[in-house]
Amino acid sequence: MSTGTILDRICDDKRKEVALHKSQRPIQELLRRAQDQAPPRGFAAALDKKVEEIGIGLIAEIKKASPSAGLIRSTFEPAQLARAYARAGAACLSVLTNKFFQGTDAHLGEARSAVDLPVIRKDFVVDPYQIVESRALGADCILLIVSALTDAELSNMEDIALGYGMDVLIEVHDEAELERALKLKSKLIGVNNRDLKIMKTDLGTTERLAPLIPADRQLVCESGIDSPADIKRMINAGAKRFLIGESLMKRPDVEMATKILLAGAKV
Ligand SMILES: O=P(O)(O)OC[C@@H](O)[C@@H](O)c1c[nH]c2ccccc12
Repeated sequence: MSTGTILDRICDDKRKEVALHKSQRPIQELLRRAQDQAPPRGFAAALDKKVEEIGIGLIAEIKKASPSAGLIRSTFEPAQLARAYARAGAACLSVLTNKFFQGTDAHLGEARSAVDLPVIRKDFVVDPYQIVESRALGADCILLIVSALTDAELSNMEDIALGYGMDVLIEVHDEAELERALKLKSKLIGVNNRDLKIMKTDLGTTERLAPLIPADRQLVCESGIDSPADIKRMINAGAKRFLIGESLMKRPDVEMATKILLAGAKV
């Protein structure tokens, strides 16, 4: 299955990691831990609320590094960053737990317990085991990447997540993937402006796909938003919900950067 793209590499690595985790932490133990968690904080609901209040729902991402950018932030303290994002008016948090992004599972708990915002576990889900694992870590939402999964895998894993009361963000980056996403139940459709196969970013992706998303689904515009002008361009394309990481993480004062971006969106 490996055709050598970065996405393939990360997913292949993930399968090995999941096999290891399964041998170390049997599913029964994880199921118990997932059961012991407080119920999920409503992720989609928090986005809706901010859209109503300030016109824009921001999922602010906590990301130390990425395959495309390398090291983004050297001083990296998830709890502190979570508080900065919350003060600035983010609706939700996204926390990378993947090692290709220098993320760890611990980062999720550190960020989530510092604030009361809902948190999406940002990782590459290739096995239902990871859904239970995400809930056991406290995640309120998970990401399913359409290009990495079959239709059967998508709907099975979506069902498990919904069964836990979590929300699911379904990620697409072209028309064919969107068509597959619309066969699922989840309302949150993430349009990734970054093509994970070639790591190129193009805001034209959202402009192309936004008109194809039915009114009963919610578009989340993901990746490559660097300035208030970019946000305005995406608002003009119909976006109200955003997932933004790198451009906020690379600023020393994350709270200020987030406030500036959100204020710019209103003008
Ligand atoms: O840092 P950016 O360009 O603002 O992008 C954030 C987010 O969209 C990006 O991290 C992302 C979107 N989908 C993903 C899937 C896996 C890992 C990362 C991602």
